[in-house]
Amino acid sequence: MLDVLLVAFLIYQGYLLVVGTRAVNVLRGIVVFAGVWMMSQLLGLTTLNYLLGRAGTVGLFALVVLFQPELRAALERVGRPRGREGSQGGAALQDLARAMERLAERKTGALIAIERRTPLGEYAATGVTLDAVVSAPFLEALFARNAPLHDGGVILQGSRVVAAGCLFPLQSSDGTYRRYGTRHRAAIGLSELTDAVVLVVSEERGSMRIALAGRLGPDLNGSELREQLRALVYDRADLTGILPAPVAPPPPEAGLEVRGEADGPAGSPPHERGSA
Ligand SMILES: Nc1ncnc2c1ncn2[C@@H]1O[C@H](COP(=O)(O)OP(=O)(O)OP(=O)(O)O)[C@@H](O)[C@H]1O
Repeated sequence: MLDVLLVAFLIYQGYLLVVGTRAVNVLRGIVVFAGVWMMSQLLGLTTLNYLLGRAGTVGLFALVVLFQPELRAALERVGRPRGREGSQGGAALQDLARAMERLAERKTGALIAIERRTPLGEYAATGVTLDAVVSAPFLEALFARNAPLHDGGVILQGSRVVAAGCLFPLQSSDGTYRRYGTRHRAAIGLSELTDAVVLVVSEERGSMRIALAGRLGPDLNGSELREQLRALVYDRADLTGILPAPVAPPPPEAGLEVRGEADGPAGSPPHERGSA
């Protein structure tokens, strides 16, 4: 009984580690691969079985190399003391929300990604490495107009700012979010490829929004932002119930109309209208 319970617990913990990360797709691939391998064994397809067996052995090593950052982060998480993280995280949340509110009041654009399970090291490497405690004045200073690092995104790991001026992957222009500017598309793009919670302050509208799992949420006020941050980042809740489903892509003519209307001077970048 103890053996079965321990194995079930380990499998569940393993599932929690990978759910919402890019490893989930790889896991699905492995399940399909294992299924085909077992079928080939059952049906006596010896050559296919031999080839898949060999590929599986090599694949195991390839997986360790491919997911080295995720494995390291998972082991670090297992060994991290819990109580300290909780109290520091709460203070960081308050400072982060306060900074977002002030940036939104002043209509200063901002883009902040909060790391969850998927390591954001490869995106942090595109900017300037920092190691600073999250504080409202520091975040405001980072995004202040003319500040050296105001362009690009900031990355937070727990209660620390680890990089600024980072380049995030842009959401592919597949229609749904085509009418948004690049700051919002970078937020959606990063949240599509990782499980990060990405916060955006719009320079044009002074609005605060959260992007998660490839979806952009509605405008938030300060208390809504705090509530969602607490649930998503510190309680590690899943987002599905919080963000609305993406809106249907606007027809091409409407999209052009919206851009022309919203953008003011010709040639300026497209901006969003209303909420997703
Ligand atoms: N790939 C990217 N990664 C990180 N930051 C980016 C990226 N692309 C653009 N940005 C940031 O977004 C800024 C441009 O925002 P833009 O006006 O195009 O977007 P927007 O979504 O309309 O936002 P806003 O409502 O604030 O104007 C850039 O100056 C830069 O700081």
